[in-house]
Amino acid sequence: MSNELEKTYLDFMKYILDNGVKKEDRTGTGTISVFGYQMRFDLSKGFPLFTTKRTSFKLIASELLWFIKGDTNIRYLLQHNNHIWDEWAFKKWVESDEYEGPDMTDFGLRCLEDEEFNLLYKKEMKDFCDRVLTDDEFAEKYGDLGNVYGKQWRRWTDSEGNEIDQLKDVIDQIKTNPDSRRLIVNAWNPEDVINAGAKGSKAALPPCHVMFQFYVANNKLSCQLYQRSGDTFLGINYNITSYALLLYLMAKECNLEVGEFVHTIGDAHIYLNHVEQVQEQLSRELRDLPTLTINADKQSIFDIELEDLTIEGYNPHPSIKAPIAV
Ligand SMILES: Nc1nc(=O)c2c([nH]1)NC[C@@H]1CN(c3ccc(C(=O)N[C@@H](CCC(=O)O)C(=O)O)cc3)CN21
Ligand SMILES: O=c1ccn([C@H]2C[C@H](O)[C@@H](COP(=O)(O)O)O2)c(=O)[nH]1
Repeated sequence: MSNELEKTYLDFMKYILDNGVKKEDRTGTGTISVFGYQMRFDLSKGFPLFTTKRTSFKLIASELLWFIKGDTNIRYLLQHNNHIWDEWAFKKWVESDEYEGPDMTDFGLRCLEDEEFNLLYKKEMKDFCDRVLTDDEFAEKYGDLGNVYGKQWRRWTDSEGNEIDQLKDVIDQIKTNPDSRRLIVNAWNPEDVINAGAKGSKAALPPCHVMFQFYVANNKLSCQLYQRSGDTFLGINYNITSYALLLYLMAKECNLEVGEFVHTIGDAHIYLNHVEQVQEQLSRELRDLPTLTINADKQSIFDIELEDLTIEGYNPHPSIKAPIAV
């Protein structure tokens, strides 16, 4: 079996290395970047959990189920041993008036440059995660990332204070009005993204996967995502697997076959401290993609748990470590 889907992603990384411009960014890391790129993944050709570096399906699946539940508190992720959102909750904690520990200003960059600080940071972070897991009041205040994906997908608040369940509404529309050209879920709420990430803001980070649209033809369900900003080495591979999983779950719920995932990206970048890792990944040979099985007894996307998802035949190259830009 060929692995065209992963080749599409590797070609994209190579394209950025060959054509990107050097560009500064909010995190102070520096990037090589291109603007506007589109990839198409025909999901009938396999499930895109990539093989040129080991990637944890459990991390991706638990994050997606967290969005689908409408949850915005990292406690659920921590309960599933998922630490990919820790830094953004931790930031809110160490910048708060209640925090009295060592100064954690710019922890993301400092822990890369200063080993002593890194040890201090790791300890503070571990204490933080333990507290989110065990202390309800603390978790409610500091484990919550605010109005991020889960909120906007399931509980968007309108101008009169009513909640809109965009995900449920789009499912109803796909089932009853599949030719609609309005099958959209929008995570970009201008009111919430103003100042996002700053002290007292309504969201820890403005959404990167901003809006997605479904399309039904020939009994197949397709999905296109507009992603405004993409961390090519650490983020975009997760995003591809995550939206492919979403599409599988949506198709099952709506009794349709899976079609294409179309991924459109605005600022697509490789962080300067990921370049060597990207080159290493590009030098590796593609292997066959694994298969995804969903518990046949569960029809509704809202009933799916991690245990209902099985990946088989995943035989990747080893993982490649890289620092996350905060
Ligand atoms: N700079 C940046 N890139 C991102 O991709 C990103 C953000 N920030 N902020 C919000 C979320 C969090 N995401 C993340 C965060 C961490 C990893 C990461 O470090 N992945 C490692 C393994 C992590 C582990 O095993 O715990 C990897 O090798 O894939 C990936 C995506 C995606 N998003
Ligand atoms: O799902 C995600 C979430 C985040 N990212 C990346 C894209 C950027 O590198 C950062 C966000 O920084 P901004 O300055 O807000 O663009 O996170 C991703 O690739 N995928």
